Amino acid sequence: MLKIEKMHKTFGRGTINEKVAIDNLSLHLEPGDFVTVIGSNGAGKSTLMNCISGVFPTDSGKVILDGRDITNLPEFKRSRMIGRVFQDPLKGTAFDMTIEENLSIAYNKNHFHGIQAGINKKQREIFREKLSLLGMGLEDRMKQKAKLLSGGQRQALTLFMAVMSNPKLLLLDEHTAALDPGAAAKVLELTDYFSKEEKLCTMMITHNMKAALEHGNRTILMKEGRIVMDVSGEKRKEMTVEKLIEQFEIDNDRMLL
Ligand SMILES: Nc1ncnc2c1ncn2[C@@H]1O[C@H](COP(=O)(O)OP(=O)(O)OP(=O)(O)O)[C@@H](O)[C@H]1O
Repeated sequence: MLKIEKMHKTFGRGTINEKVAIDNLSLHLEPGDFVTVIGSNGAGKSTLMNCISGVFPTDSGKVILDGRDITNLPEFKRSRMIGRVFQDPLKGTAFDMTIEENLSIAYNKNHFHGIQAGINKKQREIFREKLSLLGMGLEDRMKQKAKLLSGGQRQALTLFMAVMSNPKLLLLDEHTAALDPGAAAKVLELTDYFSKEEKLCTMMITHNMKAALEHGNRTILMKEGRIVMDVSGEKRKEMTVEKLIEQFEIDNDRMLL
């Protein structure tokens, strides 16, 4: 589903701040793969997602999504195929719009071309039914503004909106890091549910190494812009947080055990 071929990204080339953030990185993801991405601060995790989603151009290499070469496609066009959820719960929703208006934006993104006026009865029913899957009672609050939701509820809604637009790839950049433990667990549970139910190709950056090994079907560890570990199947089942620290000398104040 996603093929990254020999991606390279250097910031500040030719200056004293020159930094190789992605170093000749290749990665292939199958449809339905849910890959967790770990690594110390500055390892290149967010840059990788930024280069996949077109926030930054790459110096060289290719990004192929579902058979289409998107390397030179602008970010706004890639966003039709790539859903992204960030750490900050305030980023993903329009705070002064209602829950159903927010959902309508996500829904219309891939169901219609052009602007749709209002929300019709059928759409409202779809939103209601789908929102009930979150188990947060949001289906009874559809006319409330998003700003009234808690951080966890907003992040669940953001995740849901990202999935609703039917992306080929879902990028989660520490999307539970700013939530309290209960809300983080709930959003992770929903992440598992959506990736399985929708057979979504998913990449999730996390500083929680335990969560990285427990969620998804594959874990990659980045160091200095390269993938230094890529485990799945039996190898992954045998991997523990202790082994990770021992084998890969992970030093990171933010890394959670
Ligand atoms: N826009 C930018 N301009 C200059 N340098 C950048 C930019 N974005 C990232 N970098 C640098 O590229 C390197 C990789 O950064 P990146 O944010 O991808 O790391 P990360 O693994 O996501 O780290 P963290 O876990 O701290 O978020 C770092 O040295 C960072 O300072």
